Amino acid sequence: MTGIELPSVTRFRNFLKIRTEHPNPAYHECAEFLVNQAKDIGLEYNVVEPVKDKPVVILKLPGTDSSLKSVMLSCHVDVVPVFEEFWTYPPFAAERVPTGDGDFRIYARGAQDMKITGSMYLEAIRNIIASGQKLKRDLYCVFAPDEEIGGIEGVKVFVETEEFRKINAGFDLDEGLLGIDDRYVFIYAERTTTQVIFTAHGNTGHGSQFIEGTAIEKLLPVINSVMERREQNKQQFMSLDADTRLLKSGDVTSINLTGLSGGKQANVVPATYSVTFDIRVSPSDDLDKFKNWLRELALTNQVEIEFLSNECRTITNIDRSDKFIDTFMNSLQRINVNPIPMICPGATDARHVRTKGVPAFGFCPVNNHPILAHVHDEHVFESGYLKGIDIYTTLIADLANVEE
Ligand SMILES: CSCC[C@H](NC=O)C(=O)O
Ligand SMILES: [Zn+2]
Ligand SMILES: [Zn+2]
Repeated sequence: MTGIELPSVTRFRNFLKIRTEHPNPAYHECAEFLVNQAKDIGLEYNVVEPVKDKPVVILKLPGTDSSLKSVMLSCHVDVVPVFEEFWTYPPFAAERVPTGDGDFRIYARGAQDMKITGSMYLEAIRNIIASGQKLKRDLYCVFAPDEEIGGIEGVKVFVETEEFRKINAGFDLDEGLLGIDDRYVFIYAERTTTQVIFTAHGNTGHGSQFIEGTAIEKLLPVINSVMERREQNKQQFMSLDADTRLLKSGDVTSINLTGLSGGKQANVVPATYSVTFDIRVSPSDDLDKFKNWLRELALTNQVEIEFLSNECRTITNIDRSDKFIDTFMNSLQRINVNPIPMICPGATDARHVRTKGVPAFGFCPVNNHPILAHVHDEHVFESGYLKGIDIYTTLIADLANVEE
């Protein structure tokens, strides 16, 4: 690797410089950037807004037989906010910093999650076009907003549109986790996000008195029960051997207390108090049973319960009788990439696509890398990005050439 910056790296860095962090992501600027990429590469493009000011950018490389189901490559363009004071390099400058051994680190919010993946798709498509090969199936890249806040006004509504239906996707690739050692992983399912708020009402009064039947008194047994359950799940998690803990983290349900609110003044007993939990129910637990346990807990303790969303469970079966899945495995195996199946600990847009019956895998062809999504100093190694482009070049061409 030389110090001279490759155009593919410059384009990646330009994508990273667009400030698509919540709560005010620059979606229109980002859409313009992507449309310009499409023009430069020679792709068809269409920008749709299922929700106003939340553009979904659809890029298309037509195949030789558009009657066949297409291959869809998905990327969310939004990124999570930063705590800039904790960053060594400015989070939206996309600085390219030498490692000292010929490689570079590229620092930016979104470097891993997930602008690297969107950039690798586009660079792989450039390679495919440059090689002169014609793909059989239509190939689409879908750049979507709002994944980091649940995709409600992003992919969740997009999959209900005519534009999505017209894509006629047979297989979807979306974000995956980087490999922390020399292995790679792919995601075929996710834990179900089950965020819940318990709210209690009770007697109020002067903070100097022994007030009975307070909101907090009602809430405490609920908190204790949920935290006890958390402890059990944590034990289950810690009993996994260290080597596979990350790979298996989606197999265990996680619970975190993420909010406590109520109270107006220190000497007034609050009349209302609430607690929020972020719970991710593993496919290895019974989702309905788990939710009923939470409801029961609320009922017993006379507190209100509200689920912040009603997410279902979506799984893509790793079934080699599906031609795309078989090709995914074979294509990667041919280039000595043998990703390990994994349940994603968090939620991705792939879950919305799966609800439409489209098989979806999450895959990021970068390994030997610490996972830095949502953390300070998020970065990627340039060498990893370049190698990932090569892997995608093979994989995407093979997927789009899957025989009928
Ligand atoms: C639950 S909707 C938000 C989706 C988010 N995805 C990535 O971090 C997550 O928290 O998993
Ligand atoms: Zn992401
Ligand atoms: Zn994220």
